[in-house]
Amino acid sequence: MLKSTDVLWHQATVSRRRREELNSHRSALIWFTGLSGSGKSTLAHAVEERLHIAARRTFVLDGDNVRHGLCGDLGFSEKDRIENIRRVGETAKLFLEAGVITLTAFISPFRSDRERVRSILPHGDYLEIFCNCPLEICEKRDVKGLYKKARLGEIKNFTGISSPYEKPDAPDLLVDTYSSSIEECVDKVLQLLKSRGIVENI
Ligand SMILES: Nc1ncnc2c1ncn2[C@@H]1O[C@H](COP(=O)(O)OS(=O)(=O)O)[C@@H](OP(=O)(O)O)[C@H]1O
Ligand SMILES: Nc1ncnc2c1ncn2[C@@H]1O[C@H](COP(=O)(O)OP(=O)(O)O)[C@@H](O)[C@H]1O
Repeated sequence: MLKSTDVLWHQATVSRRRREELNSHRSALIWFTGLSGSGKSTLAHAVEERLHIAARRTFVLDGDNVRHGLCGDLGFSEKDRIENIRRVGETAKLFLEAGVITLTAFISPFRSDRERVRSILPHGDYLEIFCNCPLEICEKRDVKGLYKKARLGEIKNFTGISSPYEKPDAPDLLVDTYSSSIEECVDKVLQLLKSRGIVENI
């Protein structure tokens, strides 16, 4: 096996700072977390839409999609979820180096994994959005019919039912996706991005 001491970092001459200058905005990671059906994908893509039409460089990393490729070898055991979030965090870090405002939509049920992602990025680059929605409502929505299968025991380790979800203690933003409209939640996220100096005039 290759020892990490055998691998040396190659410093890019086109730095993150230069890419951000070219884009006329800084990059950041907008990390949506919450139960299945809580609205992570809906909000990540709706926020991206607003940023894109305002000429910001963006990309959404979505659990459903990433699990088809990069993390296609992983399941839903605790060990696999930890590895899933580790890979996504490292991928998001590369996107930030590329100058992109990156939005992620992963259940990311474990606090320690989310904190690890925060810790590998420069201070202030990780913004955690908690999609707060009671299990009963997520289950009623059952967007993909997975809750029904989980209740029937056809899916093991299902978050909220047979696998834990640790709520964020101090998210950068909490959106009540069960009582607020999608538009209201999007506006709150954009407000946060403005207040943190990530975007202006939007
Ligand atoms: N056992 C189990 N538990 C939870 N979710 C399950 C499971 N099996 C499949 N799915 C589908 O996979 C999506 C969650 O993948 P994530 O990569 O976001 O999960 S995690 O962050 O690693 O916990 C999740 O997508 P979302 O509904 O968008 O959250 C589900 O569609
Ligand atoms: N305020 C809201 N924010 C996000 N989604 C909402 C909201 N209100 C209702 N919804 C609905 O809830 C569902 C959320 O599904 P989805 O975005 O796939 O969740 P997740 O990615 O967390 O699994 C969608 O059908 C969406 O239209």
